[in-house]
Amino acid sequence: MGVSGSGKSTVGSLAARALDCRFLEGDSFHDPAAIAKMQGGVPLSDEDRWPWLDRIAAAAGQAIADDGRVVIACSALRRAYRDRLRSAIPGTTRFVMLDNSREEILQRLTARSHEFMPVSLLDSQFAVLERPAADEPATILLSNVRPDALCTQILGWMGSVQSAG
Ligand SMILES: Nc1ncnc2c1ncn2[C@@H]1O[C@H](COP(=O)(O)OP(=O)(O)O)[C@@H](O)[C@H]1O
Ligand SMILES: O=C(O)[C@H](O)[C@@H](O)[C@H](O)[C@H](O)COP(=O)(O)O
Repeated sequence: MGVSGSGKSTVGSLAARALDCRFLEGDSFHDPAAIAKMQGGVPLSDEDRWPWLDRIAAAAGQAIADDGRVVIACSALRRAYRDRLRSAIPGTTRFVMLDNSREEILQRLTARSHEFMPVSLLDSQFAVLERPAADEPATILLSNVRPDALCTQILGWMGSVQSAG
């Protein structure tokens, strides 16, 4: 999870490969109206996001039924969105927030081309972002190191929380 450009797709796909499971790209679950809205420079509302989160959760449930686990890249900016995912996805859902400064992310987004997400929406993403609280099953990683190093940190964190029970 994290704002647009925080590295979710890059790091999530690496983690899925390392965990030998499917990777779900949250971007692929938006409906055409939501895509048009973002393309037009308008941030999504809660009402736009609930059905999107439900579609992601349904796909995750299917992947878990098939393979036992799944990695998802999803902005999941607000706690309510994460709670919705947790209640709809079977088993234990854990969140990794990729954190970085607005300046660094802006630089990365400016260098990246995206099918529908304009760089101009970055500030709205930071405005909505609620960092995971201490009572959420989550960790926050500073994404100022290479993607493979972040992947190693994620696997290490998952191993430590699993063995802690
Ligand atoms: N740890 C990293 N270090 C440097 N660049 C990164 C890192 N993670 C991602 N990037 C780059 O930043 C841009 C945004 O990453 P991306 O994975 O598309 O983010 P998101 O899926 O969160 O929108 C991409 O161009 C990607 O190559
Ligand atoms: O909740 C939202 O506002 C969107 O999901 C948004 O957060 C997401 O960032 C876009 O789909 C672009 O995708 P990237 O996050 O991969 O740039």
